[in-house]
Amino acid sequence: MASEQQPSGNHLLELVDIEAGYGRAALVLRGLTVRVPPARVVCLVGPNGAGKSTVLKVASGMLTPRSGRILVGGQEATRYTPRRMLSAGLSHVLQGHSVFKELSVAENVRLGAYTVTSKADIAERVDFVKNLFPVVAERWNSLAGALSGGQQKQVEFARSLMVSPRVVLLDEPSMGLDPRATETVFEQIARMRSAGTAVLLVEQNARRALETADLGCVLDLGRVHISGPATELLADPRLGELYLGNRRAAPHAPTVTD
Ligand SMILES: Nc1ncnc2c1ncn2[C@@H]1O[C@H](COP(=O)(O)OP(=O)(O)OP(=O)(O)O)[C@@H](O)[C@H]1O
Repeated sequence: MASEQQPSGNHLLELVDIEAGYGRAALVLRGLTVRVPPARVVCLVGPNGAGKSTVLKVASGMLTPRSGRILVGGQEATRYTPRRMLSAGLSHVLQGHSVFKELSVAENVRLGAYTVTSKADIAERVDFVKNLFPVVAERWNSLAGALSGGQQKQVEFARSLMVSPRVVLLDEPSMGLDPRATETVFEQIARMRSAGTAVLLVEQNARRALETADLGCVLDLGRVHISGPATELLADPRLGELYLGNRRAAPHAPTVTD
């Protein structure tokens, strides 16, 4: 059986034994291994500063690891630039809002296709994302700045899918959204998976993210502390109190019969 630190070959994205940090500062990721299978949602949860966003930066080529390996579709991609990672099939939706508010929804979405040269391919992808995100189709000619935060997030998702990525990296997609918009965002993530796209998701909203995800990894101090099927993590008492807001019953909690 392949060890944890060996490339497995059955995954779209593999980050194996990664060490990474910023400049001369101390390491942020300290031997982290994360794997994303085809058409699955993998969710990274953990405390502030654990290194979740840094994992996505390494995966998209924004930050070169000091050691370890990155494989995309089983191919070596460790020192790829962001442009080459995009061409290899990894699309990164950054934290916060990144739509160009003074451009139309159509212009924002088409910007995602800047590496695609075939007009026929672009037209086919436009149909695909309009079908996947009804709001994008309905507001196609509106100024992006006139859309709500949740609607703008869907424009970002649509833009990220214009290159037909194999894996979409989503950094805190529900940040700053109200509960209803948050719910829509998680529904759209599930729809991306149904359409065949794998997702590596970083979320503060750990419970809702794990409810959507197939697999989860709990990061702590730059390593994967606990990992497994998302349903198992949701039931894991080690996560309950820390990340999921579960309360442990008081030892002598009064009952109705008391
Ligand atoms: N551009 C940067 N330059 C220097 N240090 C950074 C940079 N970005 C992040 N860090 C540091 O790396 C560590 C991990 O940050 P990261 O954003 O990956 O954590 P996170 O788990 O995503 O946290 P949060 O949940 O708060 O977003 C933190 O100590 C942070 O200060």
